[in-house]
Amino acid sequence: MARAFLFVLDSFGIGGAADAERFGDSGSNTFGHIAKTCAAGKADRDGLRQGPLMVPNMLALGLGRAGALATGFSFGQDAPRLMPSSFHGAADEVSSGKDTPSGHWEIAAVPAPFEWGYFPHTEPTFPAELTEAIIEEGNVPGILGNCHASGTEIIAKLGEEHIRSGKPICYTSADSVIQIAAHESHFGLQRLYDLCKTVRKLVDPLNIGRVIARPFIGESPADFERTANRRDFAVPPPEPTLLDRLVERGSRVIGMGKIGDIFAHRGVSEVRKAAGNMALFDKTLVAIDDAGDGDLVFANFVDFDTLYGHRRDIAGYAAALEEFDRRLPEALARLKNGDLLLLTADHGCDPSWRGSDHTRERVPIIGMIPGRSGGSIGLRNTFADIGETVAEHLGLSPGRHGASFYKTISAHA
Ligand SMILES: O=P(O)(O)O[C@H]1O[C@H](CO)[C@@H](O)[C@H]1O
Ligand SMILES: [Mn+2]
Ligand SMILES: [Mn+2]
Repeated sequence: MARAFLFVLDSFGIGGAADAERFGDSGSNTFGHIAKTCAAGKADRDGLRQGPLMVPNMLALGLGRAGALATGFSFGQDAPRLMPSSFHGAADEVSSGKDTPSGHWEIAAVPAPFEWGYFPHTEPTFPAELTEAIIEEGNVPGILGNCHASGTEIIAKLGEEHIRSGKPICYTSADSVIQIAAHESHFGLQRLYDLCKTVRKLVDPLNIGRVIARPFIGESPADFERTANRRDFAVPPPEPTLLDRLVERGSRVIGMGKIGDIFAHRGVSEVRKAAGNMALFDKTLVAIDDAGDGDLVFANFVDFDTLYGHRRDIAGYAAALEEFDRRLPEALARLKNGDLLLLTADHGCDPSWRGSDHTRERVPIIGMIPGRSGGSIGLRNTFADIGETVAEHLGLSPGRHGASFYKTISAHA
């Protein structure tokens, strides 16, 4: 038995989902479109980044080949040689939604095939009874928003009115979600969390996946800023996940960033958070050193999605990938022989796409087990194969969903 490290680059899809058409996302490709835009010199930003996408370490783990498997896309630069022991492939999602909990639960070997509740593209979007209940049980003078929106845009538009009136800003997206934005000091952070807990109960019967607290600071649209105190109130996964199975047998699961929230704190022994991808990377390195035999460190790097994917910021997304890639050798250097490191994503969020929602895409599966054979794992038809592979690696018996590719990549080199 060794240790496992699972890194989710939130929203880093690689296109090609077999069912993308059902979501209106046919042709979306987060990795492919960022790489193409960079190669064309159209993702240059002074002081941030220039030129072709530079992600040599992920390419050496097989990211380019994963992209080719998913869509036939060719990265178009001289790919560095694959690292010994590296493995690569891509996976389709079987869960019905293209949201964060569905993606992560499926990665943890529990797909969510059922239909979530969604709010309609009407204004108001929330049913009148729900709005009335939020006002009454949440003890607020009314709500603002009540529509589909981008979180940063709606705060710019309604933030001042929110401060004046004390009415929280409630909005939704293509995800099964109700988000509540409120000012950290004028409204109060704890009061926002309490309101979200109340709303969590109110939307349970509507089968809504998450209620998300979106605190912000600042006094005017020019300086409103969302803080790292975001909190997700998710419903628990429908079956025991890989995380539950590990904790049950006595292993430790260290959840980095949003992982605890995404699993409704089930199967997570310890939560470690930080503001920003790089600060989280620092803490993830410490967690790698802390992990013992049979333990899992599960990290979610959310900035790709929140700061760049939803904001449709191609240069920003590219710079975030480059910054992440530069740190990757630090994680690789901490692996002991026989440890498993795997990088993947939970859905796409193509920054070149219309709107501001996620995109249905295949996800990359790249990584390494030092000292073992590695190789191609091909195209998998569910993210659950990832969870089952980690399960086999950590000595658990097979679960109900997905198939392990552990034997393919773990022959002694
Ligand atoms: O526009 P913001 O508030 O970032 O919202 C995004 O974040 C939510 C949760 O990931 C998604 O539902 C998406 O709409
Ligand atoms: Mn996500
Ligand atoms: Mn998102």
